[in-house]
Amino acid sequence: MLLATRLISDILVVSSLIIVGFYIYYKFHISKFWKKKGIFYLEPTFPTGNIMPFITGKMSQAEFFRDIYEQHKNHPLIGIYMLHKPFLIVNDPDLIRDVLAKEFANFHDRGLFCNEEIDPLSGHLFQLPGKKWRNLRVKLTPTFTSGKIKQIFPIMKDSGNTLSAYLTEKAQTKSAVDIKDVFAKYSVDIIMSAAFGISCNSFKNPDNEFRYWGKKVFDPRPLWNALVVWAPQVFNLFSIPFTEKDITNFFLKTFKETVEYREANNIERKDFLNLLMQLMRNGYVEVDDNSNSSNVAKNKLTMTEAAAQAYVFYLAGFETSSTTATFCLYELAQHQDIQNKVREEIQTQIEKHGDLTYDAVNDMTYLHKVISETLRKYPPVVVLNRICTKKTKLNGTDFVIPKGTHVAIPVFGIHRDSNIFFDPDKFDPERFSEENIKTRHSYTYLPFGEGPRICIGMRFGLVQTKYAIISSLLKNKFTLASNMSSTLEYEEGSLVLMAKGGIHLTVEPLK
Ligand code: HEM
Repeated sequence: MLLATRLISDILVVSSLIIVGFYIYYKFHISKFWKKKGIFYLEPTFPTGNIMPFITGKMSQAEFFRDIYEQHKNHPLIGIYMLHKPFLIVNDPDLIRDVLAKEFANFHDRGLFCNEEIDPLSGHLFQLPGKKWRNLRVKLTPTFTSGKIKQIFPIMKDSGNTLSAYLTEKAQTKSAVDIKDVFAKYSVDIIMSAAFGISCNSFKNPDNEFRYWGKKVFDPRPLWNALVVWAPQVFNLFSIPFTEKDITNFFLKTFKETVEYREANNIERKDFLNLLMQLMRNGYVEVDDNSNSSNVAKNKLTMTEAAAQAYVFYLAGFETSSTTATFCLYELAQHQDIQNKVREEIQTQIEKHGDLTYDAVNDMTYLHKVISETLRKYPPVVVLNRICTKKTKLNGTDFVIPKGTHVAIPVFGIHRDSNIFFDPDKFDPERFSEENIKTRHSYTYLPFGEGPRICIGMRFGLVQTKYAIISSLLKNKFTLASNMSSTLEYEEGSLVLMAKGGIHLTVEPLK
C-alpha cells in the first residue's frame, strides 16, 4: 500500500516536472519564434497556441481565419501557433503568388498527413508530397481534359435527370426540401458512378451504403480534422490512421471488386475508373485524339494506389460540388431576378444547341458568373495549405521563411474583404464580368487554389455544379423555406464550408 502510494506520488512529481519543463520551454523558446523573426504575430497560449477555438469546436475554420484576416489584414504576413508549431498566414496577394506559383519549387507540398503504410487511402494526390505527388499529377492530368470530361458527361446527364424528376415531384406539393441533402445524393451518384463504376441511385434508395459511407467520411470531427491539417505528425507518432479502418476497407473492397469484374468481363466504360485501370495496366492514360502528347509507358499504379485516387476524386469532388450548388441555389432563392435570368439563359442555350449538351452548358456565360460569385462568397476550401521545403526569401520582404514552416492562405477572409470585393456580403454575379475581373489582382480569387497544385478536378467540378443548377431550375422555382434565415452559421468541425442545420428551400412548379 505504502509502495503504491509512493509510486503514484513519484509519477505525479515526474509528470508535473515534465509539464512545468514543457511549459517553460514553450513560454521562453517555442512561443518566441515569430518575435525573433520580427514578424507580426498573435500571442499564443500554452499548450494549444492560437487554435483553441476550433480544436474545441467553438468556431469553424472559416470564421477563425476570416476573423484573424479581418483584424490584421494590413499585415502582409501574420505568425500564429498551431499547438507548438509556428504557422505563417500570408495575406498579401503578391506574396501569395510567390508561395503558390513563383516559388512553387520550395512550396510544393501541403504538409498534411500521408502514410500509405498505416493509412493506404492517404496515398492520394491531395495528400502526397514531393516526387510521388509530381509523378502522379503528371499521370492523372490527362484524366481531366475537356475531351475526357465530355466523355463522362452522360453520367452527369443521367444523375441530372433523376434530380430533376425528384424535384419536379416535390414541386407538385410545394414542398420544402433540404437542398444540401438533395445535391449530396446527386453528387454521390455521379462520383460513385464515375470513379467506382457503381450505380447508387440515392434518390430511390436514400439509405444505400455509399451514401452511408459518404456521410461518415464527412462527419464533422473537430479535433481529428484540426490535427490532420495542423499537427499531422501526431498520427505518425502514434501510428494511427486518419481514415477510419471501416471506411478504408469499404472503399478498397468496392474498388477492387469492380476492377476485377470489369477485367473478367472485358467491360470498357467511359469513366474515371476506366482511366485509372489504364494507369494500372500501362502506367499512362490514352490521350485524346486531338492531343499531340505521346503515350510513354511509365510506372504502373498498384490496385491500392489507384483506389486511393478514386477515393480522393470522391473526397474532393463530392462535398465541394454539392456545397457549391447548395449555396448557389440558396442565393438564387433570395434573388428571383438572378434566378429568372439564369433560367432564361439555360432555355436559350438549349434551344441554340438543340439539347442540353456539354457545349451548351459551357456556353452559359451568365451561369458561369453566378457560380463564380457563389465560390467567392462561399469557397468550400476556406484555407490553402503549403509547407516550405527549402528556406525562401519572399520578394519585397526581408523575411526568410525557414524550411519546415507551414503556410496558410486565408481564402475565405480574402473573398470577404471589402477592400477587394465592395459590399462583400452582397451576391453580385457582375463582379465576374470581364471588365471587373481585370480590375482585381488574380491572387485575390482562389476557390480552386492556384499554381501547379491547383484543383485538378476544377473543370469537372464546375460542369457538375452547373448541371445541378440547370436540372433544378429548368422546371421549378425556388424560394427560402419559412425556417430559413438570410444569414448563415457554419458547421464548426467541418473540413469544407458547410451551413449549420442544412439549407431548406421551397420548390414549386414554374407557372
Ligand atoms: C466546386 C468544386 C471544387 C472545388 C471548389 C475544389 C477546390 C479545390 C481546392 C481549393 C484545392 C486545393 C488547391 C491548392 O491547394 O492550390 C483542390 C485540390 C484538389 N481537387 Fe478540387 N475542388 C472541386 C472539385 C473537385 C473535383 C470534382 C475533383 C475530382 C473529381 C477534385 C479533385 C481535387 C484533387 C485531386 C486535388 C489535389 C490536387 C493536387 O494536389 O495536385 N476537385 N480542389
